Amino acid sequence: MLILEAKKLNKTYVNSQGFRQSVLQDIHLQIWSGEFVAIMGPSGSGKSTLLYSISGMDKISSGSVIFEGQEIADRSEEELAEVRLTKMGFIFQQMHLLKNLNIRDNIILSAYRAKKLSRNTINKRADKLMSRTGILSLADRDITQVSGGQLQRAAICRALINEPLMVIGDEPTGALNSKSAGEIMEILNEINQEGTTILLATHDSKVAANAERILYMLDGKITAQLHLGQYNKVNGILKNREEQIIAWLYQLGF
Ligand SMILES: Nc1ncnc2c1ncn2[C@@H]1O[C@H](COP(=O)(O)OP(=O)(O)OP(=O)(O)O)[C@@H](O)[C@H]1O
Repeated sequence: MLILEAKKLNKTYVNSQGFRQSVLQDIHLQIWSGEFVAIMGPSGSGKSTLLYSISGMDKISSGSVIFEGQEIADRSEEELAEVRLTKMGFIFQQMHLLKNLNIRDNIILSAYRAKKLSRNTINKRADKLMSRTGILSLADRDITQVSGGQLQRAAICRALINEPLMVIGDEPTGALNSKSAGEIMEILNEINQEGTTILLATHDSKVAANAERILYMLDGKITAQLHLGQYNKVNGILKNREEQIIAWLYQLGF
């Protein structure tokens, strides 16, 4: 089943001098429920804009984005906010954690806003996520008292607290060293195996090696894709997949 489909998606920015810059051009994208897809491509090719556009955070200039069978543009702002809160989990470059809340409260806030679970269930879920990502002992710390990597783990917990259907990430391991990045990717792999769809933009072929399909963006278009098949921790060797990606990117001139 398709969870997300973009058809003829275009996004144009107009700068202060009135110049138009076409950032996404006739994008066709299909993401199947349960898939793990990575988007790669040069800086400025439109990866982040695509993620913002398909989640309805950025208005598209033309075309269509369908999430769970319904056109994003047909939803009201409130409906869209509800979809983003309960069905999508975001791990973005600007993590937008709130400065006046501690780590735990940042993580549980969106679960309270969703009003679907009891306080007890939310706290248990948050504890489990923090424990899984290794930040449980930091739960009561202010967000100014932890490292960038720990903050990123908190952002990941926050993205997962409402058990979204789909996790959308923009360089989700960007602030982490390679060991921590590997641990986060293991968690994302686990939730993917539990059925959560994952779509990530990344420059890191180690991160992309976890995905079953990789899309290449260039100048606002998806110009190539690589099918790696699902990564199976037992049989799969991440290093081989990473080498396959590096060779593919090299062929593409990246
Ligand atoms: N709000 C904006 N107004 C005008 N132009 C923008 C805006 N946001 C992004 N752009 C432009 O759109 C293009 C695509 O940017 P985008 O951030 O999507 O690229 P990216 O592939 O995610 O890059 P990176 O890998 O560096 O994060 C760039 O040329 C950028 O300058």
